[in-house]
Amino acid sequence: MPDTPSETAPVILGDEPGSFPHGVLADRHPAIIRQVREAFPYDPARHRALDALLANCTEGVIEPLPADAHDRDRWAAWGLAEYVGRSWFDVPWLWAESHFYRRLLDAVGYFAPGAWQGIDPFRPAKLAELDAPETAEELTALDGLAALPADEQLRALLHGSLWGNRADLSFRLSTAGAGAEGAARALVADDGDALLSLLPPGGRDGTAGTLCLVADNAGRELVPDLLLVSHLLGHGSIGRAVLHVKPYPYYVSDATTADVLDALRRLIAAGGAAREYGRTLWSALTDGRVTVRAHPFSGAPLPYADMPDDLRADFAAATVTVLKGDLNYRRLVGDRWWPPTTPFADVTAYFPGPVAALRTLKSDVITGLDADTEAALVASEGQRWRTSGTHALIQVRS
Ligand SMILES: O=P(O)(O)OC[C@H]1O[C@](O)(CO)[C@@H](O)[C@@H]1O
Repeated sequence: MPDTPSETAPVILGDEPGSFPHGVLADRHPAIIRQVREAFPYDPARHRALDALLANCTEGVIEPLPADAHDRDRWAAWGLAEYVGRSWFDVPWLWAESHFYRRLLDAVGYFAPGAWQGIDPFRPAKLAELDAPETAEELTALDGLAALPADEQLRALLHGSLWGNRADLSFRLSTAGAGAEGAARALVADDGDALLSLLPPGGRDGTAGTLCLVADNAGRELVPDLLLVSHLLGHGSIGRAVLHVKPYPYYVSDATTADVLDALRRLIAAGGAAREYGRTLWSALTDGRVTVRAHPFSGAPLPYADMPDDLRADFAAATVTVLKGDLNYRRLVGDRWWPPTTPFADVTAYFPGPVAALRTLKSDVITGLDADTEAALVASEGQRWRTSGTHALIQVRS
């Protein structure tokens, strides 16, 4: 990516005690291992593998993958050789986090042939979210939405999808009580109108285009994402949608194809308006207007600037690509210590087509703020606004 500002801002590492990234590696990853131990009655071999991972990721160094690992070549291409022998805290934080989930799935037998192959260690928590009373309330509220004009419905669904990003199960492991700060919620950047202008009812110039939605979390984030896609399809704002999900469980709650199906079933089971949204999606999946794609690069430890050509072509063909959530934002703009006023358009100039980010702020990375907004945030909260999950943004580069 020559001549872009990305080469000037330092990459975020997890090596500074007391910093947010350090806390994720030192505290959150052990907490995730504890959660996974309790998810299923794993046998002693799997518990021993989790013990080994815990020791390795907190005190050890990154190790090579076994010679017969199914994804050895892929991780080689993603830079493993460069990091082998180094502490998890001394390599790019994005890389270390992503690699942690790869090792965690290995420890519970997700990849190896056998009884535990393909069992998502995070599924119990994801299903509990779908079954939560809050989800039922949100789905019931859809019945009232139908009385509003279509543009107000759309705006409500857009904001539902945006704030649904707070429902991140890994985030909750270390921010108990953050809900009390709900009153402080605010958009630090709001290009919502620009985004909706790309998706007018009936399409642009009479042609309904394609939305690429790069999903983030399952459960209470994915449900509003699906509602948004269903609304846009139902009103002719888009003719097609491509839903990008993760090829395997990742970052605790990230959506996989199985999670899409669970969420869709939940919509249909809810009855009322939710069922109609669900049915619209079901038929669009059946006739090919909606496709689900689990590209290997969706689980890569790299920024989107390094995306492969086939994924680039997918995004290039879209009317707009909407990336959901904090992790996708980090990958979109690059996981770097940007000056917050760095223009979003500059750091996404490489992206092949119009692109939007819908994100609640849960890590230090930020771009595209105006100077007054940054100053006001710092004056009232220090730097906590970056990671607290109480602020959000909609940014667009068309
Ligand atoms: O679910 P989201 O919005 O992508 O957020 C996940 C975030 O949580 C973390 O795993 C830890 O904060 C971040 O690395 C990541 O950006």
